[in-house]
Amino acid sequence: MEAEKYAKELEVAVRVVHVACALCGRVQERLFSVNDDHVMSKDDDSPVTVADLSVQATISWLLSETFGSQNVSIVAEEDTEIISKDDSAGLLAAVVATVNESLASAPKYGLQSPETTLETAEVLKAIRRCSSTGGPSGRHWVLDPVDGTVGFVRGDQYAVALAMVEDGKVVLGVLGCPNYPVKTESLDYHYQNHETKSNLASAIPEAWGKGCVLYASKGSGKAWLQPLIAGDNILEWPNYAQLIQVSSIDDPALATLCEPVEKANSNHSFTAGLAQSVGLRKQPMRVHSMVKYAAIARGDAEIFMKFARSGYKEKIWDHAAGVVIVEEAGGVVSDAGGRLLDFSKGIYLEGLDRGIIACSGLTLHDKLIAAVYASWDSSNL
Ligand SMILES: Nc1ncnc2c1ncn2[C@@H]1O[C@H](COP(=O)(O)OS(=O)(=O)O)[C@@H](OP(=O)(O)O)[C@H]1O
Ligand SMILES: [Mg+2]
Repeated sequence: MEAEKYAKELEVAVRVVHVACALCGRVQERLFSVNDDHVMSKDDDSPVTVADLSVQATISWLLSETFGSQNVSIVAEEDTEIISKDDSAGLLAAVVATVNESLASAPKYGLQSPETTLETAEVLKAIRRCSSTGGPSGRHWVLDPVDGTVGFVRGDQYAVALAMVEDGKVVLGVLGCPNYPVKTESLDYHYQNHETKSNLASAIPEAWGKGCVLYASKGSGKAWLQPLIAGDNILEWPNYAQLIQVSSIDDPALATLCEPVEKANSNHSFTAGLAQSVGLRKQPMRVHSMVKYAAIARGDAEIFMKFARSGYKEKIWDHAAGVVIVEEAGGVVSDAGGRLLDFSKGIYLEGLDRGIIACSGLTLHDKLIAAVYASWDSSNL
């Protein structure tokens, strides 16, 4: 079976995403832990840069070590430009330290650590190795080390997204969501009571962290959720994995729309118009990052829409992992013309028709696609 063909790759991908989530959690904690008032300014992008580059280096090193660097092609968001400048020695040192700290913890997640700490040159090499541009043939890992950078610096939702594309099709996807609680009731609590979210910890069993990892293999018809592990716990496969499914709600009046937080990333008034025309009644849930795909896959929302300004080209790493997880959990994802997203054309989702619509089922999806056709000409997108 197709899904079993990738069992080893999927398990390794899930384990490396756990390592990456722990890394991001540590960096984010440092950002928010100093005397409660944030010593680092939220406009200072260095913590997110450290997390981004360190995750990319760590995942690149672990995948290459496990599968052999000659077999590993990685398409990822970051390059080394920002740490190659004369004044960025401090940033580079922080990345090297963070990568070594994370790789030292790899055995806890069932992965190999390096025999000796990595030198700066090896860390840079691991980051630069991720410069593949994908394409229609061969096997390519697709990585967004920190998706939802705005959410990350706000101490809010962000994701680590890793997928594998083979011959232009996404064959597996893993989404690490470090701030997305395992329990749905906790999620509601989280969204409604932002400032008190630290109380969440008490609601979750001790062995479980406050976040989760979702994953799926194409064609398996199954999508899974594991809790992040906390403290000194060790990741023992399958680590409490539970099956997840999309919501069964198909009545627009009961459905929840999930969309980007930032107006700059998606046209909120256009999606509000679509929502109204199909009969949605609830307030949209605005969430940073691919956690939106996770929310659909887990059944916490029924619809995800993103309509970027015209001229913006969506990147494959912002969608690959989320799409396969939603599809295997029972959902539907397409562009606004109803066509499947094309991951075979390099780093962009070439040919994407206007926007992205992901739904828990066909009933809602068909209604939204029809609504796009009905309202597009009068929109000014
Ligand atoms: N102008 C514009 N239009 C549309 N999309 C853009 C745009 N600029 C960036 N991006 C990409 O959107 C990713 C963040 O999307 P989100 O849905 O997480 O946005 S939001 O923070 O909730 O508003 C974001 O991913 P990250 O860079 O990983 O955060 C970008 O890849
Ligand atoms: Mg992204």
